[in-house]
Amino acid sequence: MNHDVDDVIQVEGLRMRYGTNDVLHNVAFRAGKGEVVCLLGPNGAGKTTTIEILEGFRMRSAGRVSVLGEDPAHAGEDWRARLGVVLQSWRDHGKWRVRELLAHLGEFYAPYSTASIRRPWDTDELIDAVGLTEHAGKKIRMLSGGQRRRLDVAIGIVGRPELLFLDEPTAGFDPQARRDFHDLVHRLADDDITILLTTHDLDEAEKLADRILILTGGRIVADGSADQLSRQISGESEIRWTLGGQRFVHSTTEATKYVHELFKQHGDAIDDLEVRRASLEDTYMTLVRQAESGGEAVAALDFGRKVGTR
Ligand SMILES: Nc1ncnc2c1ncn2[C@@H]1O[C@H](COP(=O)(O)OP(=O)(O)OP(=O)(O)O)[C@@H](O)[C@H]1O
Repeated sequence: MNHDVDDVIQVEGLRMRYGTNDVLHNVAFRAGKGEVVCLLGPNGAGKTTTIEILEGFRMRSAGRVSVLGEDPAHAGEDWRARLGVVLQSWRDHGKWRVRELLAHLGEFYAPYSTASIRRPWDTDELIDAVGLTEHAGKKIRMLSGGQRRRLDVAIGIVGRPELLFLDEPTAGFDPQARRDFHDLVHRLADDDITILLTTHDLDEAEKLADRILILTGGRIVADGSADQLSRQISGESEIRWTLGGQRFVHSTTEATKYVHELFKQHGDAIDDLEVRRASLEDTYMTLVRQAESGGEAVAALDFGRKVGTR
């Protein structure tokens, strides 16, 4: 295993078998300090299994796993206190009030405070960070679905984790709550918290992730930034523009150079310029289909080449 001191997660040769069913085949990846890594993949790909192994909730069949420097299969409570987990909604304790519950849960982390990380998070600061200040005195059963999800996030980070697992964190959020949550994730990452999240929302993955892992059929088929993945699939960008009322389209691997030439030739006569690289959705669909069919790399996505008149 490559022992980078800043690696918070190191996984190598990870295999998982349920009975006779192999669901993870030789999975390998890493995550560095303060990195936001997004695990994408179709239903049944093995995301939950992978995350549960990293959290120490599931025993792996084979492979090497190190999380915060320890093997999750044998790590103790002091290790667990350094992790944050946001899974499903917090359904118990409906009669508890938001501030009360967070203060109570926070107490469990106090013994794990260190010189550099003061645990738990100050309750009111935490409530403010997740945008629940107005609801701090409310009973949990009185919260809306989105507010409850914010509470889930607060519960996950109350112990000031060094590594945070988020399972579909924004399911049920309205657009504003989603944006606020994305800001919060960026702030946590700025504080050097490593975040591993699963989502089926590719737009969210593109906005949040420093690195994207695509898992399908128990294998990692892609590992890189959204940009790197799109380049892996198609080196070409599509450029569209309007000139003299006519719409044009051109695909090229050198978009900047092409646009520069275009302006050099036509100057201000160029209108409605758009440059589009393959979206993460294009990339994701291509990689997953490719892996499922066991096929070779698809050279380029079909961008279409219709040229119309305005
Ligand atoms: N406890 C179990 N016993 C047997 N098979 C299991 C068990 N848990 C999961 N599996 C199987 O392992 C495979 C991977 O499941 P997993 O839940 O890890 O997928 P996932 O990527 O999280 O899917 P989703 O997006 O639907 O949540 C599936 O084929 C599933 O049926």
